[in-house]
Amino acid sequence: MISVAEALDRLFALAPTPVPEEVPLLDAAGRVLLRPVAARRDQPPFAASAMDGYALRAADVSPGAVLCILGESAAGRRFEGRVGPGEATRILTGAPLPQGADAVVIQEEVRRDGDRITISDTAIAAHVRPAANDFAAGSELSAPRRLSPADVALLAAFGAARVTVGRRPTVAIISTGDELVMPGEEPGPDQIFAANAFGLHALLAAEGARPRLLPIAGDRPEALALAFDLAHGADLVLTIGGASVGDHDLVAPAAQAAGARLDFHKVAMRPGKPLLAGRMPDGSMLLGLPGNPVSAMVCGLIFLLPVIRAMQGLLPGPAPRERRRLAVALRPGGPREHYLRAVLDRDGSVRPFDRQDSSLLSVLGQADGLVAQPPDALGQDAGEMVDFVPFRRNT
Ligand SMILES: Nc1nc2c(c(=O)[nH]1)N[C@H]1C(S)=C(S)[C@@H](COP(=O)(O)OP(=O)(O)OC[C@H]3O[C@@H](n4cnc5c(N)ncnc54)[C@H](O)[C@@H]3O)O[C@H]1N2
Ligand code: MOO
Repeated sequence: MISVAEALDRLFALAPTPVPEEVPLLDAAGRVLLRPVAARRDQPPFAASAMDGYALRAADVSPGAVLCILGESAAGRRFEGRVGPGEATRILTGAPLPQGADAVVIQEEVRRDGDRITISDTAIAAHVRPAANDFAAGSELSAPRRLSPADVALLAAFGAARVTVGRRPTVAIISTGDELVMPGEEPGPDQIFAANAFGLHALLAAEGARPRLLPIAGDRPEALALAFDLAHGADLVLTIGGASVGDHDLVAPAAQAAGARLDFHKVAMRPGKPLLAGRMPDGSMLLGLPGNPVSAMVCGLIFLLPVIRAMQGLLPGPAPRERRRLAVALRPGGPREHYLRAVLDRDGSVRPFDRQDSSLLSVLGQADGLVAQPPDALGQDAGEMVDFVPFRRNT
């Protein structure tokens, strides 16, 4: 069995390369910028006032000094003249500093009578933002990066109307198993609801992919063959269940019968051992997740999301980890890397749940993340450090 790290490397090798797509800036938030964008001009393009007040020469600012107002510099409409000794202009926030002026006194620090101002005892000459104070022409927003709202604001300030981002990968999700019905349908006595597809759909959508649920495939080769046909055209074909060694676990043989080349089957991890991956004959990637609900979601976090990020153009890398203190002792691990569902205590230490069965969605729902225990780990005492993979983290 291959390790988690090797499985991830193989998945990155299988993942289709990002496809560039140009989008209007309004559609860019949350997308992965593929090419750096450069600012078209300095910001601000001129020395600007940071306050409402009076533009003048700093040398003229002294208690009781009287200055003559020449006119007004407003944002978007500068004062065209020159400010000389003993002179000032009205100036508003964001307006260009007139020629000759090198400072601003805020209006609260002057007394105005007609076209004269008298400087107060406490006035300070300052409040000027130099040209290019924020960024200079040619400054770049680097790529690749997932664009935050702040990035979008910066790109707008650069003057970029359209940007090149990674296309959102399409994912066809196939749930397998005679026991499954969709939520909203009436289950038979031996049936359950197909929960995993919904959890994975949510994970995928939140990561920028475009997931689509295909009809549930029953445990018959023809049903899976039809599902693989329906998945045609997706960037990634994601199956759930049927990945293990049971008599009805048909995904690997059915995929091969459909022309897929399997790259690996089984990973030394718990939960998630039956994971399989390969390539479909149309070039799309195949990822087969185990059916146990927590196994499917853990594989979603540890494998699927890093792959989806790479498909959009982010640098390949594992799910981000933190080092955290254990709130309780941890038993020795087994030969497989173990991902234990855990909550964060108030003090930031992690507390794995007692119940770690991979069917327990109710436990997963309470968890803040996964303690990652390496293969053959020794037991650890409370207070010792462990790796922790947090949920709901923006990367
Ligand atoms: N003899 C062995 N048995 C099992 C092994 C093994 O190594 N030897 N591995 C176990 C492990 S680990 C896992 S994980 C499961 C996964 O097996 P499959 O991927 O074949 O999954 P299924 O058998 O189809 O289903 C397992 C379980 O999950 C439920 N399920 C399946 N799909 C969904 C869904 N979309 N939503 C909700 N629940 C789902 C299914 O009803 C089963 O209860 O195999 C172990 N067995
Ligand atoms: O690996 Mo299974 O995924 O332990 O439940």
